[in-house]
Amino acid sequence: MTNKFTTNLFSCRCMWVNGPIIVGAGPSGLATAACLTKNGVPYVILERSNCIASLWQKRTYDRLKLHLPKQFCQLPLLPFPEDYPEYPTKKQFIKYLELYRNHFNIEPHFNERVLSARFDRVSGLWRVVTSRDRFEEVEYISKWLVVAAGENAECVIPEFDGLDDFNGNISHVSEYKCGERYRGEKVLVVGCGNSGMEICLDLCEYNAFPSMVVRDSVHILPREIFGKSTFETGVLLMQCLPLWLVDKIVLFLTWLVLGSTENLGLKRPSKGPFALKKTEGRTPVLDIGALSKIRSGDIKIVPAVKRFFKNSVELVDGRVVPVDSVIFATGYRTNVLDWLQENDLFNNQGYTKEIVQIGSKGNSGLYVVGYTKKGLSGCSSDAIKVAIDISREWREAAADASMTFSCKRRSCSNKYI
Ligand SMILES: Cc1cc2nc3c(=O)[nH]c(=O)nc-3n(C[C@H](O)[C@H](O)[C@H](O)COP(=O)(O)OP(=O)(O)OC[C@H]3O[C@@H](n4cnc5c(N)ncnc54)[C@H](O)[C@@H]3O)c2cc1C
Ligand SMILES: NC(=O)C1=CN([C@@H]2O[C@H](COP(=O)(O)OP(=O)(O)OC[C@H]3O[C@@H](n4cnc5c(N)ncnc54)[C@H](OP(=O)(O)O)[C@@H]3O)[C@@H](O)[C@H]2O)C=CC1
Ligand SMILES: O=C(O)C(=O)Cc1c[nH]c2ccccc12
Repeated sequence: MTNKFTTNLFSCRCMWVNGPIIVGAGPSGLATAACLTKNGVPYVILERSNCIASLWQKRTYDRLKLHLPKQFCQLPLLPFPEDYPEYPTKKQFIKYLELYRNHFNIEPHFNERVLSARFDRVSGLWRVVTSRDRFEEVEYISKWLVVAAGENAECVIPEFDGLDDFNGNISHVSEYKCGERYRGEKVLVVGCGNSGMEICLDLCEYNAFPSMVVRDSVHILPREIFGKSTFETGVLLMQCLPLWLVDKIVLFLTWLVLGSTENLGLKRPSKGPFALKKTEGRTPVLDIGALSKIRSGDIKIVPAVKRFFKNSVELVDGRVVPVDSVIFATGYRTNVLDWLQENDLFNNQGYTKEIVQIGSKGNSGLYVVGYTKKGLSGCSSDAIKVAIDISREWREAAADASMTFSCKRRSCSNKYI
């Protein structure tokens, strides 16, 4: 898909890309590539891993399923296969992404981690440096840069007093596959988002003893209310009602289905679940069984951690509880601020300034896809908009270039006639 020339200058290879450079071959990068292909625009995708959708293939647990109905998770231009269930498994989702990649003939440059990207004002071009297979540096040059490296690019493990002295196993949830190795262990799971909740449930199924840290508050909703997806119900209500009312209705329906959860140590935030998602990007937990294990006492809820000891942890309520292993389900962060120099799109946490913004177009041909905290549907809608905009600019640039070329030829021939 590339129109490129490769030179060997000062041992750094340099490549001109006749179209945008896309960073990341996850759902956002793949969707952008597909939409560009539909418009006849070439591109290069740079991916640090050796496969597409590395988050899904390498950094998620075995039992994971999409937690929104499939129509909210498919990428543009190619729907899920018809026989897929309402909530595809991780395996099915990955298979779909492979189909998608083959269908649109997407060939990412694997094992190329972007180290830096800077806009060169003199030439008006983006200069993107990667390390290829960790040995060789390559510089890509283009008029357009699409950042699609993901909101979940790096794991977050907060600092805690005494953690270095803790003798048991410490890991991040992105390394968790299943509870087999934790059989019979007392496991402290720090964090109560969708990941923390679901691995606690998994740990119970492997006869481990999980305690989950809820440091503040959490919205837990049933995945479905009376047979209909809670997310879908919220989205439908939002089309005709204000957000605060949607939240009230969803919380009332949740109470009918789940009953009160406050008495279990799961205090609800003062903002409603959809308002919180919209304003702060915090995703409510969609329950698929952890709540009943919390009720039965198989999953214990504990307050924030004060400090770790060799084989135990002290909680803020003063209790010291024995712990064999700790799993941090404390979320992820973007990595754009580590490599993207000078930009007017990301704030200092690495998110776009307005998280409601879709298909953000910055200055200097800079675009971002998948940073609006709207899950896969956000990735798709961003990709469509970004591809339309780039395609228009690319055609204009192509027309300019052919004009310049024909003018030069004319002036040339004038000279020699
Ligand atoms: C466990 C889990 C479950 C989820 N489930 C759902 C769900 O059911 N529904 C939903 O809507 N959303 C879900 N999400 C949200 C998730 O963000 C999206 O599913 C989706 O993966 C986002 O796609 P992306 O392409 O933007 O980012 P990613 O999938 O993270 O892809 C980004 C790619 O960029 C690459 N990359 C990063 N940095 C660099 C670099 N410097 N150089 C080169 N390449 C780089 C990464 O290796 C990666 O392959 C889930 C997230 C997690 C963590
Ligand atoms: N398809 C599916 O079923 C799944 C989807 N996902 C999605 O993946 C994304 C990431 O989810 P997840 O991995 O759960 O991460 P989240 O960022 O959603 O949750 C992180 C959790 O860690 C807590 N936390 C952070 N720092 C600390 C600390 N110092 N002490 C105690 N607790 C702390 C947070 O608490 P606080 O809220 O107080 O900050 C929060 O409960 C989300 O968008 C989620 O919806 C994840 C798993 C499954
Ligand atoms: O799972 C994610 O990361 C999502 O962002 C999906 C999502 C977007 N909006 C929501 C509102 C309620 C529950 C999940 C989501």
